[in-house]
Amino acid sequence: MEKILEINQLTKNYGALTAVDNVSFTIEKGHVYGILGPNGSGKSTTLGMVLNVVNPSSGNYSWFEGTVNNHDALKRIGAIIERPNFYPSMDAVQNLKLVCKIKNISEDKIDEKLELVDLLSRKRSPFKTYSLGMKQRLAIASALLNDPEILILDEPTNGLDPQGIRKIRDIIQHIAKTGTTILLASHLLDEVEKVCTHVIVLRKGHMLYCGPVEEMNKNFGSIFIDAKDRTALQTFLKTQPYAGTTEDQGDGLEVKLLSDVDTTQINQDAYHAGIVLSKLMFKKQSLEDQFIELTKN
Ligand SMILES: Nc1ncnc2c1ncn2[C@@H]1O[C@H](COP(=O)(O)OP(=O)(O)OP(=O)(O)O)[C@@H](O)[C@H]1O
Repeated sequence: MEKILEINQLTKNYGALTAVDNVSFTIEKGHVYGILGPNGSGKSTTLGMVLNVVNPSSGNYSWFEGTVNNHDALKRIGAIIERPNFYPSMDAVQNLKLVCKIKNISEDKIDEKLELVDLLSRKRSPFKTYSLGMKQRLAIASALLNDPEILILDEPTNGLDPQGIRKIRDIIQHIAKTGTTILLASHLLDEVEKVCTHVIVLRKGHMLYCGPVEEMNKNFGSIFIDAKDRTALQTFLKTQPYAGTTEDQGDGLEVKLLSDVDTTQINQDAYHAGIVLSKLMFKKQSLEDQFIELTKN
């Protein structure tokens, strides 16, 4: 798999504070990566370092397998790490033409990118008349003008209402489908879970996890189970090798699983033990549960 970015033991100290501590990870082509962590965990600092706006204290990174220097690499990257900032009285097209001029790229893609972010019908409206969501979408269009190989976004849905969030999410997913690699920083678990294939979890500058979202915690999930005779069910569960801790939820028992299970088999085994189940449901652990478990220690 082609490597877009490789980070090795990257560290940033601000005086006595270590904002990013010995972080290493690799971004491979075609995936959507989320850097997930609470406020102040080092997400923006990490992005700042790889985008050449923050000097690392130690460690290094290389873009595109080291085939280009960091300066040339930036031409193949689209990044939005600040609040969208355009000329207020100029419209979308005028603003994007200016971006093309500054970046020395063709103006041919302006309409295509405005359509992608659903701003084509408002392309002649002055920037100052845009909602926050529209401003953010214009920033995405601007970052895509040179068809970058990777799009980097820092908290892309900050301050947006649910509809605005959904729209940005749909656009990110659409861009990812075209093969563009995406790296986004977010403190929103939900956002990362819905959009990203891979996650890098940071806390206080330390990397706690890096890998596919669904493998974040080697956890087998749980089952929600109930029977008319709950005492008999509890006795039965104690004999089952897959059953871990059991919690009474009032309307049933939540059983943490210690291995993969086949719910049909559980149903059959219970039946053979004389227990008729009234509820049986497999529950995958949410990213939030996994995140809390991971950051507990
Ligand atoms: N220029 C700076 N000078 C001093 N400390 C800084 C500077 N920039 C960031 N920090 C500190 O580094 C730590 C990491 O900040 P950073 O902005 O990277 O975190 P973050 O995860 O992006 O948080 P947020 O979601 O709030 O932006 C914080 O404690 C922050 O106060």
